[in-house]
Amino acid sequence: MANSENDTIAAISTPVGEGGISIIRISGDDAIEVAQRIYKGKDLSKVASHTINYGHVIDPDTNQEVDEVMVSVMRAPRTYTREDVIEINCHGGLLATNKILQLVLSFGARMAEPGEFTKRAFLNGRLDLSQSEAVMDLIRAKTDKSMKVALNQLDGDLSRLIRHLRKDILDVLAQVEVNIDYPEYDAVEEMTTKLLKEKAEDIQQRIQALLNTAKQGKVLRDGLATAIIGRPNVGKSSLLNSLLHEDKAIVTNVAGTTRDVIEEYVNVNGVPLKLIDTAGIRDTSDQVEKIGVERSRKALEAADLILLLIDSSAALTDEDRQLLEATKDKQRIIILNKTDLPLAVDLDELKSLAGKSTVIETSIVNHEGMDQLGKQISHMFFNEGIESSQNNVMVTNARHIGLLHQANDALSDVLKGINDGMPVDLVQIDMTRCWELLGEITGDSYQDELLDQLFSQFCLGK
Ligand SMILES: Nc1nc2c(c(=O)[nH]1)N(C=O)[C@@H](CNc1ccc(C(=O)N[C@@H](CCC(=O)O)C(=O)O)cc1)CN2
Ligand SMILES: Nc1nc2c(ncn2[C@@H]2O[C@H](COP(=O)(O)OP(=O)(O)OP(=O)(O)O)[C@@H](O)[C@H]2O)c(=O)[nH]1
Ligand SMILES: [Mg+2]
Repeated sequence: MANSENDTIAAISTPVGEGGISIIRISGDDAIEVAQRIYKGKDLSKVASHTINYGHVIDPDTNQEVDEVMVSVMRAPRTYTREDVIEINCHGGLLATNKILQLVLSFGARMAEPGEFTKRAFLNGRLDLSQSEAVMDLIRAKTDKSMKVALNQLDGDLSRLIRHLRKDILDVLAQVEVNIDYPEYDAVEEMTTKLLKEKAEDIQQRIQALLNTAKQGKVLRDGLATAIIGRPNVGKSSLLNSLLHEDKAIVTNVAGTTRDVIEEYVNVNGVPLKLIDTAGIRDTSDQVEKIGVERSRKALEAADLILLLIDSSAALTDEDRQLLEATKDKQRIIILNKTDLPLAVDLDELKSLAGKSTVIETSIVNHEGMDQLGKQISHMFFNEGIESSQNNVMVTNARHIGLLHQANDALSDVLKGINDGMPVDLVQIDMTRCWELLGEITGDSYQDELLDQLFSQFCLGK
């Protein structure tokens, strides 16, 4: 039988593995009854809502104790799903957790699909679609900032903004409707067009402001793709480790140590970086190293920011010169490393090849110059890069960005229609389309396939 939205569902909501406590979550009309059948303790159907209750899970078939537990009872509608919710907190071993889930499933619940608890929160009207998407963003957040953005979205900040836009569109459509229906005044056609034009421009501006946050939002979500490059042995992996404050990459004095691309997330002075340590770039005949070097070139091309290392204790080589040339049009910081050693590099040549790029001197082994590097990164990001956003609302989700672009296009069509002197009722169609597209962000209108696709990307038990 196909899964139904009325089934009582269950899943393990904590990560699979050994832990202090695991939670088995149950939601639906039969949640309390199902729990009661495998539970010895107070009568769960009689305890007050939003209480946690001590007892034991027993296997009714054998009457054997399975685990000592705490059971939360939360009655609809003030729950995560707006349905009755039970949470069994058991000892966090794999065996007990799975055994309890099996019992729950054999006594009337079915296994939840990924994201199905949150899907119900959406279908039952507790969250809108962009808030539901924020739940998963929150779980996947890799930096403090992206977490804050997701939390704001979960609190409904983006939804409010979108709803505001939609209300304004509806108001203008209503106004236009009235004007069309009661063309008592001569100037009504002209007035209507003027009103439409003003409003369309205003709304388009607000949508574009939102779209402007998307770029920064993407960085906050995915981290600024930052490639650490330089010829072999300049200290790339040492820099990665130093920024991470841990020894992640292998560092040796053998040139060609790093063979593949290593990716790590780190927050440097408030800027979330996706650091990419690469194999030192040089012409090589070693097959394995060759593949690594090829990947490094790709990482270089895709990077938002380049940290280019130069060895201050050696003369510039042709490889250095090539890398300086290859990155000259990119956002980059040149790091002159190994300043603890006697200087051998020609500073004048380096300066001329560096052009406008900032050169920072470091001795990574002695932790010197790292503060300056951090400051330069945040300066480039916050002051030179991307403007900060309004209202703490930031669009980070590809689906939302796509819809905003389409809404923006619809408004361009409105404005073009007005300029071309099209009849008002045709212009209205584009305005209505804009309203509908915005509604897809909050899920005021949606198709079932979209829901399936969105929620299937969620964790099990969420
Ligand atoms: N044990 C446990 N911890 C958890 C969750 C959970 O479901 N269970 N959460 C789940 O992801 C998160 C918390 N989020 C939640 C959001 C809303 C409601 C909820 O019951 N909302 C009701 C009542 C609010 C109220 O009492 O004021 C509502 O909005 O109607 C519960 C948890 C994180 N921690
Ligand atoms: N004296 C000195 N040595 C350094 C400094 N930074 C790194 N090194 C040393 O340089 C050597 C190479 O460092 P790595 O970090 O492995 O260099 P890499 O660029 O990742 O090298 P490949 O992966 O081979 O391309 C190691 O012996 C480091 O300890 C520095 O500031 N001063
Ligand atoms: Mg290395």
